[in-house]
Amino acid sequence: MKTVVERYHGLGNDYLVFDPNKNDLKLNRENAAMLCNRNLGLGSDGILEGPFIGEKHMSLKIWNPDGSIAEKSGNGVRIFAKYLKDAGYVQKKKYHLQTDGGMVEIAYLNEDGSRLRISMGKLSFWSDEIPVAGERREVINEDMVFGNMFYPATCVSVGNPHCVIPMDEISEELVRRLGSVSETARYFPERVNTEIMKVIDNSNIAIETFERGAGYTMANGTGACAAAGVAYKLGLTGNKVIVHMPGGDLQVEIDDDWETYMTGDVFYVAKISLSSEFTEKLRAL
Ligand SMILES: N[C@@H](CCC[C@H](N)C(=O)O)C(=O)O
Repeated sequence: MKTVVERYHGLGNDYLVFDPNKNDLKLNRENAAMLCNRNLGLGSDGILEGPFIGEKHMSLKIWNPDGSIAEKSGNGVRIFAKYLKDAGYVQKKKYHLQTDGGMVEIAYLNEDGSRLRISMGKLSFWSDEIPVAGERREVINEDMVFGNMFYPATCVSVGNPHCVIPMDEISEELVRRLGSVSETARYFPERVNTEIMKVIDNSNIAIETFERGAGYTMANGTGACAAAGVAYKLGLTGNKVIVHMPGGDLQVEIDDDWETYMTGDVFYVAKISLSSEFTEKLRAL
């Protein structure tokens, strides 16, 4: 059986959708990493595997390009919801989807499902929930050492772990340098996604992101929610912001219970049929 995947992106954060109901290949750490490899495979910021059909809800599994599993992805769930509509799995305009990092609620805002509002779940700043090493506390504005420099870090779980650092100026180069050290720093037993954040005004922030298991990406949905939550928690913005990223913008809103809503677009790129040679190579891993 040939393997077929579909490529989408959300603001330049690109994912392959691998539907286990249509493919007999079993994904594992090694073949997921090879599929995502930009030289040896198709290249991707991750794989969205699903839908797995449960009694009440459908679910998905999210693979990072290094072959690790991510609990949640903001661009990933928007893309996956567009796939579910494109492939005829859903007719409803609103429904819940299970991720390893908790339930999200999908709402399509247009006919073709390319603009979506997602209830991403509640943000948590508690160290044991993120996780961050040490005694139980909210990890707010702590001095953390990455390399040989101190940074004021606020950490938050959006279902997956984030470390957000406000800065006067941000750049791709800066986040690449910092993120490659912070990802595996001793504070973070499960590694971490890093966002450097510039506050523009009360309702606009900009971020650059270095993803756990993926490296530099053009946009990060959970990272946008994390940064918006941190900006609000620190009193730097209101509870509704536009998050500007190199790949485009997301609107993020946080309610009184820290429930977080993300609105943005996704784009369908291609249906790709893998050669039988490549499928066999993946099967052998
Ligand atoms: N691209 C993502 C985040 C994907 C998961 C992340 N790499 C992790 O390991 O937590 C997004 O849009 O949220």
